[in-house]
Amino acid sequence: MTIQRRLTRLAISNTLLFTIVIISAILTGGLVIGQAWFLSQIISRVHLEKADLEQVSPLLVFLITIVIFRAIAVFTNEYSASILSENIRADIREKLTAKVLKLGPAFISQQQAGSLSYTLTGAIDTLDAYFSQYLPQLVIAAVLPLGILAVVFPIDVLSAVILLLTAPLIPIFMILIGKTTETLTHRQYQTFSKMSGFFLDSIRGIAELKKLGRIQDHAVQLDIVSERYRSATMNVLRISFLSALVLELAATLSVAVIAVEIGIRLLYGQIEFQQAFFLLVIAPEFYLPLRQLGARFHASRNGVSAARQLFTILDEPEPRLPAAIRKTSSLFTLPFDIQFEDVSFVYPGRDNEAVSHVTFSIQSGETIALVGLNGAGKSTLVSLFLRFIEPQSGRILYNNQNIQEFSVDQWRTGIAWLDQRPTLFNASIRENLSLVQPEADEKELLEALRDARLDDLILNLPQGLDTQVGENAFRFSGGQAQRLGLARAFLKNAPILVLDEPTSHLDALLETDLTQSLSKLKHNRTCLIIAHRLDTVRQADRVIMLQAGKLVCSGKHDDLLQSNHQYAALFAGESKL
Ligand SMILES: Nc1ncnc2c1ncn2[C@@H]1O[C@H](COP(=O)(O)OP(=O)(O)OP(=O)(O)O)[C@@H](O)[C@H]1O
Repeated sequence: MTIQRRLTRLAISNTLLFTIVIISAILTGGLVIGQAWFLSQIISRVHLEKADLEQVSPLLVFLITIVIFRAIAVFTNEYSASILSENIRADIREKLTAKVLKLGPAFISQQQAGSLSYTLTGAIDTLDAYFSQYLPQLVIAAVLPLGILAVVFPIDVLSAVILLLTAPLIPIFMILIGKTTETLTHRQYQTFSKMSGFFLDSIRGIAELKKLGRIQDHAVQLDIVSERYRSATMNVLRISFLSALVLELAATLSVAVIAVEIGIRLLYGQIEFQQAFFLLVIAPEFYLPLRQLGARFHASRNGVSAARQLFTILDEPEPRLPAAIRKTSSLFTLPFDIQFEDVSFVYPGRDNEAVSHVTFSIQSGETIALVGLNGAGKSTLVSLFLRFIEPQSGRILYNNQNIQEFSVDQWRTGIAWLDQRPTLFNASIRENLSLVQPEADEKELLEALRDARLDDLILNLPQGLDTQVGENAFRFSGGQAQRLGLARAFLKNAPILVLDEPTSHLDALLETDLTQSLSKLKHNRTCLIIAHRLDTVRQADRVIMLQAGKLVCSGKHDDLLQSNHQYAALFAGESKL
């Protein structure tokens, strides 16, 4: 289905509003004809029959009534179209957000952050011109000229034939120019989207760029990206002005042909004055909706380009849902055992398996350390465990039951996940903590902060737990943010801990501090850790080494050092992985 058809279907699904838009558009058209008719009647009476005000006053009343009704119809049309547009955009925004949340981190990590955030916010608003301007105008352009033709034919066949022959000129030019517009606006949309991404990356990486002394080079890059967008916009504007000129010219010439034809016939007495006047008034009204359609067509193209991107996300296949969801409240009762059985996963668009035929087990209470070089597949394995993605082959079993038989939410309630750099939202510390345990009371929050060794810092802040974290946690150092993540994990108090060990942000003192908190968190829990520190690997009950997605070896660190040369090579001279 074409994008336009999908957009139109969205409009039609708002049946009531769409019907009001159409009816008010048709009414506007009908009233335009009536207005021209009464106007020509009045002028003709006054001009030819020398009628006075009293004689034409009934006609004047009709004319004024029509003008008032026309204003009401135009207002209703525009107002209902803008509500229609608002409803559709809100609906798309809701669906899109739900979809992105369903697709999860695996999908988001493949997208450029700035571009995705523009798609979810600004891009949706560019659809406004399509729904509130172009679509209603399309209805008017389809209805009004036909209505005028139907009225003009019985009055004057020659003028009707000229209208009929010249009318297609405008849509033909529109289609010809429209094809180029489509490509250009899509290019403009893409450059804008890339520019948004580039700007977001630049703002995020500004400290890094300064440290590396690359600000100047980056500023040049910014110039290039902005220039590309400027040039793409100029191309769109050029074609849009050219189109306006051509359509205006076609309409003006067509009206001129009718005016000359009518003028000559009036001169030779072949047509009545009132008819001639009516035709002269109605002719520009015949072309006006088509001309306006051309202008609104250009205004709507950005939205159509955005829609292409929006529909691509909405059509993205969702992670496979379990066939049957078994409701078990007793998930993760001790002891349990989790098995990865020949699990493989390939990211969309990739040839190589990120995780390839991996088999291993986790017993409750065990600490497993995952090790391997960059790109070995550690994070993918963790994503599979957390069910951000589902295996394309193989199974993950919990006490011999495929975990797909449990709902994702049910599965995750038993797992606390601690990322390298926990995401903190632009809200208060209390709200950031309560995310994992909404019903937690003040005492539990403070206890979690104490376990994460953050209580001193936070309780000394003037607003305590109600202190705002700030956008992107800018008010917190990397280490503090990690400890807030830890506090969340303590608060969740889940039997399984999945941890991507921090590799940065830490000075020696903080590292010791954090390690102590982490040890407390790991105590009595089943842990799956992407390990970056030798101590963690040494202390783990079992180490699993991955290489190019495959499990190379598993066992105790000291044994593997002796028995596996790939493992020994990974650790040769390393204190951090
Ligand atoms: N979202 C993604 N889309 C496409 N390919 C991906 C994605 N995430 C990871 N990959 C690829 O999958 C493979 C495994 O990556 P993964 O991130 O699991 O490795 P890793 O061992 O965690 O690496 P690191 O230590 O650098 O975090 C790599 O080849 C990587 O390029």
